[in-house]
Amino acid sequence: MAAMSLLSFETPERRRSSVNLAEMHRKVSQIEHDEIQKVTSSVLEKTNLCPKLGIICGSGLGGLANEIKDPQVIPYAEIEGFPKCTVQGHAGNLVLGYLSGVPTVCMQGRLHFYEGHPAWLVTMPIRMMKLIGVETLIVTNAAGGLNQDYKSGDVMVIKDHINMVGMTGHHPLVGPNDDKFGPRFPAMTVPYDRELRHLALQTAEELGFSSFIREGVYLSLSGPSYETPSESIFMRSIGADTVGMSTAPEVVVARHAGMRVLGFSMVTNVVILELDSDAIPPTHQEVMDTANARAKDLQLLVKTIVGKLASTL
Ligand SMILES: O=P(O)(O)O[C@H]1O[C@H](CO)[C@@H](O)[C@H]1O
Ligand SMILES: Nc1nc2[nH]cnc2c(=O)[nH]1
Repeated sequence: MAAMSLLSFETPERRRSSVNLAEMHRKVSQIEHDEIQKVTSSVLEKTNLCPKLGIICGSGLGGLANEIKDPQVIPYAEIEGFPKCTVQGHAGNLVLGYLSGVPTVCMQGRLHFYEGHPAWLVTMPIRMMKLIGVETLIVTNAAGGLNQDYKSGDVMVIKDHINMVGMTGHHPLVGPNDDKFGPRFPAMTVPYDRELRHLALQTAEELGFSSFIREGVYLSLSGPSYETPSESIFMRSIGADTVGMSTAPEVVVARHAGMRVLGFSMVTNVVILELDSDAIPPTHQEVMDTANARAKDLQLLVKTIVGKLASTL
């Protein structure tokens, strides 16, 4: 009886639609593959550098790219298939050169889901980096401090993340798995490399940055609205210290491809947990101003860490 009723659901129309779904998946996966190849070829046509390190600059943190020696600046608009940056504080350049002697490719500006790109396209540059030889990735972001002990201008070494945008189904690895990059079911047990985190904290201490260095958990939302107080209370209660609209999807794709990852959250504003608060609400201008004010310290920290890693990369 149960089998009968199941069979009765299998109408020719349904069979056709499941074939169409498979066909659609195949096409989407082919588009992804073609786009990544196109972008990678377009970058390789413009440079002879073989980068070992990749960097992604967060909102207002693009100054890190200016630390790169012998820079070759390629605007995203000149890379075939590369989407434009539409967010203020994200210049939209790929900068290739040497950071502390290490051949590096730096994204001076990132792509965000809220700009209208699907999750796989937001993270496409990570796969391009992998294809051109990058094995270690440093990600930075501007974020709200959910942890009320945090102050604006604090820099948090990311020890873990909550990929909430992924948990709601907008996961960059959804769709047919590309085995060339990594497995169907990648583990995310240690997304942020333990040794690199230790090195970051130790280097921060040596530089005299202990008063504003933290270590904690970053939570990714889709944005673009900032969170309500109740959403913020919820996110804090599940263990998040900072919240933003990027990073976790990039890190998932990097880890899927076997890259080592180090991440920093710049706390640009303290998140309001109180309902009907008279506190000044967050703005993107505040985010950029705070990021700019602390950017030099983060640049020095990253440069020093990379210098220490140089012989191993
Ligand atoms: O994560 P990054 O790109 O640093 O930027 C953060 O700042 C912007 C909001 O002010 C959002 O894009 C948020 O994600
Ligand atoms: N979601 C979110 N993203 C941010 N980016 C910088 N600050 C914030 C914030 O408070 N919330």
